[in-house]
Amino acid sequence: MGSHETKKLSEEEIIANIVLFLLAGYETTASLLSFSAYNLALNPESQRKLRDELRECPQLDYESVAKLPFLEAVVCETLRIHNPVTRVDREAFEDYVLGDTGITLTKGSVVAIPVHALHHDPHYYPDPHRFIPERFLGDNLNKVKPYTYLPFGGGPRNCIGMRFALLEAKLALARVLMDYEFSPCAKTEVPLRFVNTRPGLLQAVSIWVNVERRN
Ligand code: HEM
Repeated sequence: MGSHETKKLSEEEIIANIVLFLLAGYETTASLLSFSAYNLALNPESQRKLRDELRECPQLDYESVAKLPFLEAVVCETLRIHNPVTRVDREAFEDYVLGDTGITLTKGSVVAIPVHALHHDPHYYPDPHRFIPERFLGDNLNKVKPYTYLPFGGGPRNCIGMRFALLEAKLALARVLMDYEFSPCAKTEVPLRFVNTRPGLLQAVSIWVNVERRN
């Protein structure tokens, strides 16, 4: 398309985008917040550390939440263990030879990238089922190998809402944690069970935690 040409979205495309924004934009962030509450309830030391960091912060707003390293680490580690989107797909537009592997992807073949499996591979993440936010703190960040951490996918078609989702989730979590404490209750499932009727999305059968107001 030349730089002066314009393309209008058809009504169908507009509706498709609205549906995508509601599904992709709402449910994924809601899952992230539920899984964060669950992980913090089961890991009181991380919850205490995070609350200490938040207390040091004079004001919780757009500028400041982006600069809190432990909040970032808690969100990243939640997105590693409980990544709301478990798999991303790509389709070959043309025949493509994969380096010197001898494998040719023929035009039209679909490649599924198993994000959840990568995030739980002990080779990349030792003790992969343990919630350890410190994996995403300071120098440890350099140990995260490119393309082994893909909660928002990768490349030019990665998640368009990533920055917004991270900001929204961090602000919500920070505000709630200042006034409330998460802890396990009798109904808290360890480990969680997941429904298998929604391929590509991680949905727990149920997430229960105790939420108590702090003085
Ligand atoms: C924690 C929250 C979120 C997670 C974990 C998430 C995850 C993802 C993933 C894994 C993809 C596929 C990327 C790929 O194939 O490489 C994606 C695509 C997309 N996401 Fe998100 N997302 C989140 C929030 C949002 C929000 C808030 C919006 C909109 C406001 C959004 C809109 C989209 C759209 C439109 C796409 C398709 C992009 C394209 O095909 O070019 N997402 N998301």
